[in-house]
Amino acid sequence: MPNAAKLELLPAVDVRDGQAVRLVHGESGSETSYGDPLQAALAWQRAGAEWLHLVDLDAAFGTGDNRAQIAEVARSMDLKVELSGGIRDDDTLAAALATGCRRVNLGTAALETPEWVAKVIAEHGDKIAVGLDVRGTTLRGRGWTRDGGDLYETLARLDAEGCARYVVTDINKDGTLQGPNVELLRNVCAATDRPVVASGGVSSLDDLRVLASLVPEGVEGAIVGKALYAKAFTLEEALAAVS
Ligand SMILES: O=C(O)c1ccccc1NCC(=O)[C@H](O)[C@H](O)COP(=O)(O)O
Repeated sequence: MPNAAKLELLPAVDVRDGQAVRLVHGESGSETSYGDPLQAALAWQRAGAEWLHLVDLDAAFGTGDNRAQIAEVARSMDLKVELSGGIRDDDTLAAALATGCRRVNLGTAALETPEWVAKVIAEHGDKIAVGLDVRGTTLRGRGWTRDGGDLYETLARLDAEGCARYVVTDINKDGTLQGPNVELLRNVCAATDRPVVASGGVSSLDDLRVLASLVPEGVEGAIVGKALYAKAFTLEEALAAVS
């Protein structure tokens, strides 16, 4: 019998002003710094990660970018990279894809330039994921600072346009170590037949086991940031917990 699909884990490296950081609720100014992003990414790779979730926070917030450094990290990895932050037009998409990343995550663009997003979904297929970053059921764009419409209306539109996958973040949970929003994830999975990557709030191996139990409902993966940097558990332990 084939093995049941296991939850994919994506350790996060969020880059602000050249440093690997974690924010609380994604708020600019709430950074805790964890040093060199390349060293952080290499540490997750050595620990057995198959994926890396790599975010340019300055590009997301519109406070500059870390494009050269992000490209260096992505190119140095043997694992699969999901790239996020400030990818909003042909130029930023081309630069992101040129790093050799496996897929990119579009956020603000899906809210503000839906025609462009429909076009690039048609062109690039599953290299494009859309980040659905929400407070309640209201989407947030521009580094999570501006309201961007209703979650389920946007999801229905993106489904119709052929979006391959969603990265779903409850901003109220992000960076807080309070556990993922399981109800939100189940509701999104019920509303779409596309895979969902859960993001924000993972605090323990039990949280990961709960997310792994949602694989049959459509949760494909889990992004883990703060818990790894705060050493709540090791990546090796996390990978063993969901294997
Ligand atoms: O991904 C983005 O574009 C982004 C934009 C603005 C603020 C934060 C953003 N991403 C944060 C992440 O992807 C986190 O790494 C991830 O949600 C992990 O959260 P946690 O495990 O709670 O630290």
